[in-house]
Amino acid sequence: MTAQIIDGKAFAATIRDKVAGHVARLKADHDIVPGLAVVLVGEDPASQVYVRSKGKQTVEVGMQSFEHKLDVNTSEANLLALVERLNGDPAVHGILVQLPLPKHLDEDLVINAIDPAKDVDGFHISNVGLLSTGQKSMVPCTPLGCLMMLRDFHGSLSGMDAVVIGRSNIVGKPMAQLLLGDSCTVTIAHSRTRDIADVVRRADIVVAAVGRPEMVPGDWIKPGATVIDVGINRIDAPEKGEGKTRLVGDVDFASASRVAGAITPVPGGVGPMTIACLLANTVTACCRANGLDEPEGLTA
Ligand SMILES: Nc1nc2c(c(=O)[nH]1)N[C@@H](CN(C=O)c1ccc(C(=O)N[C@@H](CCC(=O)O)C(=O)O)cc1)CN2
Repeated sequence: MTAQIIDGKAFAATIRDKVAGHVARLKADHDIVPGLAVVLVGEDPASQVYVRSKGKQTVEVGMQSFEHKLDVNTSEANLLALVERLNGDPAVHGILVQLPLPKHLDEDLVINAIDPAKDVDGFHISNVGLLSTGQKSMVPCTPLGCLMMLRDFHGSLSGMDAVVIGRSNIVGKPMAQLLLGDSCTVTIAHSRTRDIADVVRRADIVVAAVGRPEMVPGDWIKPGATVIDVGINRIDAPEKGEGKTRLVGDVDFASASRVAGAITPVPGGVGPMTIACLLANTVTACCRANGLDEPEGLTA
């Protein structure tokens, strides 16, 4: 069997088109322009790329982008003061603090200082609680993107066996909540899970989010299963030349794609959906803030 490739890059483009349509209607009907503020502390090269891409895509769909770049040594008080200012700014409907933060800053403290209604990352403890109790919340972008791809591919997910590999707060746990919300039978596997290969082999849906390059081999995958690979790992690629690198996922794509029914590639799978869902969350936050109907198909 050769798996069907789920093209996240193409799907993300359709999400951005929908977002752009909603943004245009908000402007035409209500004279409202959604605004997204992105805060970057320090100069981590990958974070700089992601933040630049977020700003560019925000403007491309017609929204306002506010970029705040702080020195790597910025104090917690300084960062919290900025968040407070953005909380009170009516032009800002979404706030995102790019992670990871430098070690001297307390990520939980900073995230929980964001107004939950503007928390377009869905990381604030209030949104975590709302999601886990099945209430309306802001939903973390990467798991939301995975859910959208799964719904698009399968239609209903009801009754399917899903295994999420990884228990992080930003992907594994919210992913499990979303799959549960769509009536999957959900298992979270992690580094201490016994007989993990057998656990994964039971799954109709596998979401791999561990951050370990090519950890999941094809013989862990049930024939015909759908595999969503969240991992983005840069590894050495001597075959491309001295000092060269390449991106791989948490799944061994070559062997898994011979067994799975469908699989997301890395790059070009989940990654592009993360930023598309950030734009979708910003429109959602803007509509909620203004008491307007939420865009359909852009939320969980
Ligand atoms: N506050 C947040 N911080 C971080 C998040 C997040 O959702 N909120 N997620 C990641 C980084 N991230 C967005 O911020 C992100 C990662 C990857 C991609 C992406 O499109 N990847 C491409 C490959 C890019 C490359 O060549 O390096 C792909 O997979 O095709 C987008 C966004 C951590 N921090």
